Amino acid sequence: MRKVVIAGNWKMNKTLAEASDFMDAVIPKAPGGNTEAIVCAPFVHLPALVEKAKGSNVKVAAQNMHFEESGAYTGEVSPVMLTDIGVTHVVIGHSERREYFAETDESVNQKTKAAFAHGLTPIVCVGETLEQREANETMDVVGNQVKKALAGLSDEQVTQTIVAYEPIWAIGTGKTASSEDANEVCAKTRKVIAEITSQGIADQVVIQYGGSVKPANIDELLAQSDIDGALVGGASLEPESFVQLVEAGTK
Ligand SMILES: O=C[C@H](O)COP(=O)(O)O
Repeated sequence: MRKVVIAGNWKMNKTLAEASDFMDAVIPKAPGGNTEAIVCAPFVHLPALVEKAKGSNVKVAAQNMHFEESGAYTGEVSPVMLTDIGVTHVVIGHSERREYFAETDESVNQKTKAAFAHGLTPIVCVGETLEQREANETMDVVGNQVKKALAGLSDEQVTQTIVAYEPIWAIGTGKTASSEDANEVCAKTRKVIAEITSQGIADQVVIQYGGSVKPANIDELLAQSDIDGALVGGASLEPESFVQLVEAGTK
């Protein structure tokens, strides 16, 4: 049975005090078991959050990383630095990185491989624009992103990869994809993974949905056959809301 992974992506939000207060409120209520709670925070907060999360059911993720171990890459953070401070997961290829910071399918693949090389679990983001959806290109786009992101990984690494389907037109807009539409893309994404590995491997992959997920709609999304969790932005910023999202994964 696949675990349920609820990840809160804070994006560029919170002071250190707010981040610490968030963890103090969430950690006592994180259920554990088959539901995994992940906080994806800005780099500056990661050491403090990792310290707070020690011994708890909450994992800490970075929101990006470089694929090189070190070098002349001003402003970047390497996988070595993340594992050195105890980070366990890393979001790769978020649509905002693709849009604003020239992230490509090729760099997503390099970063995904580098994550595994350093013992980090990647949360690989894929998703289409509204124009691509309206042109019926969703699965061409998402399928291509998935294939390129996972290229060169071992079967074991594929099973460990978390894929986050985030239709770009649903991010931060309040327009959540219908659970049926979201599940259709997640199911077809699993089919693509089966084509490049095997059905047995694909059936183990955690596929999240992201895009205006909130406590009011997460139950319906998690009830779908091929949605194994959520990557949540706005609704993950408040502790009470994030706890409700994680608790939905235990139902
Ligand atoms: O990483 C999270 C996604 O971008 C979704 O953000 P949102 O929940 O604010 O729509």
